[in-house]
Amino acid sequence: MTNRLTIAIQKSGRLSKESMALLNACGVKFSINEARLIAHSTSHPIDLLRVRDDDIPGLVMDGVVDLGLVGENVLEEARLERIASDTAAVFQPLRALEFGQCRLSIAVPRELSYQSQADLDGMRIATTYPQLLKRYLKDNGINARVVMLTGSVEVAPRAGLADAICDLVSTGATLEANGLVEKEVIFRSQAQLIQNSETLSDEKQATIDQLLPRIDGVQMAKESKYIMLHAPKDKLEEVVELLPGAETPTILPLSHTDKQVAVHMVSTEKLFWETMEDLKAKGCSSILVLPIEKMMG
Ligand SMILES: Nc1ncnc2c1ncn2[C@@H]1O[C@H](COP(=O)(O)OP(=O)(O)OP(=O)(O)O)[C@@H](O)[C@H]1O
Ligand SMILES: O=P(O)(O)OC[C@H]1O[C@H](OP(=O)(O)OP(=O)(O)O)[C@H](O)[C@@H]1O
Ligand SMILES: [Mg+2]
Repeated sequence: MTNRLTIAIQKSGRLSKESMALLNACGVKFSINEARLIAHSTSHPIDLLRVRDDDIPGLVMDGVVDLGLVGENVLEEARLERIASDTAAVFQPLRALEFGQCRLSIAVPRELSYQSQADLDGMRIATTYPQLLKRYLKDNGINARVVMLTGSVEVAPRAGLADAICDLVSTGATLEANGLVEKEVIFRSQAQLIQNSETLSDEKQATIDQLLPRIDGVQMAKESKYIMLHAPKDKLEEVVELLPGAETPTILPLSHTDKQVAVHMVSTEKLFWETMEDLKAKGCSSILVLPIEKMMG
């Protein structure tokens, strides 16, 4: 058995670019041949398996790969599907990742009058996520028919295949373009890193132990900014208070004046233009907000 860690990621789709970008940012390098299913890392004992996202939960749960990077919607659907068919459905969630954010929602044609959930009673609802939809219907005591479609769910009402749909929504542009209106959000999702539930070899575990803090570092850095500014000495406390999620600032003297000091700090939250304007109003100048590439505690 090889001691190279295997990770399944989506070959081509909404999660592919960011999955690769995350691994790259962690220093894991690959040379991808688009035609190949497997890609070997040139920097780490890691092999990538590039597959359809629907296959990722099963590959991890069955131990075909060690880790998988997949949307929680696909993961939960697969877990419920396996439970329904008495198949083992265990895995270890490792990290929620900050991409692939979307929601699974029920939408109805614009012209349909819809007051409440109860209006779904008796409807045919088209979806690619029958398990998640059935769970929602059961939990809410709704008696509707689930129509399973593997793609183009948004055209089902127009095609006369269903009265409503249950599909992924992000900006809402797809619904809008198809004359549909979002009515009920039934599941919120983002990408997740998951691991097979069996204990791994020491070598593979060591690779994961190196990878996880790097993922945390990349995710933390994404949110964080390095802020530099000149602040009036007598307003220092108020200035620091304005900065969101700021850790202890570094205060440095300025050579040309003793009325102002330089303030350097890492802010772990987004800094809005409004805050910059408030800082300026307090007498701050030379305000710089810089992105941070990597972080380690
Ligand atoms: N509009 C969106 N915005 C953000 N994330 C999304 C969006 N649509 C889907 N996702 C997330 O990305 C995952 C993959 O979406 P994609 O549309 O690429 O899937 P697919 O067509 O099923 O791909 P595959 O060919 O791999 O089966 C979804 O399961 C979901 O977690
Ligand atoms: O609310 P929106 O921002 O419009 O996003 C929602 C759409 O995005 C996804 O499809 P995708 O574009 O990935 O294409 P596919 O499902 O047809 O592959 C999803 O299946 C929806 O159709
Ligand atoms: Mg898919």
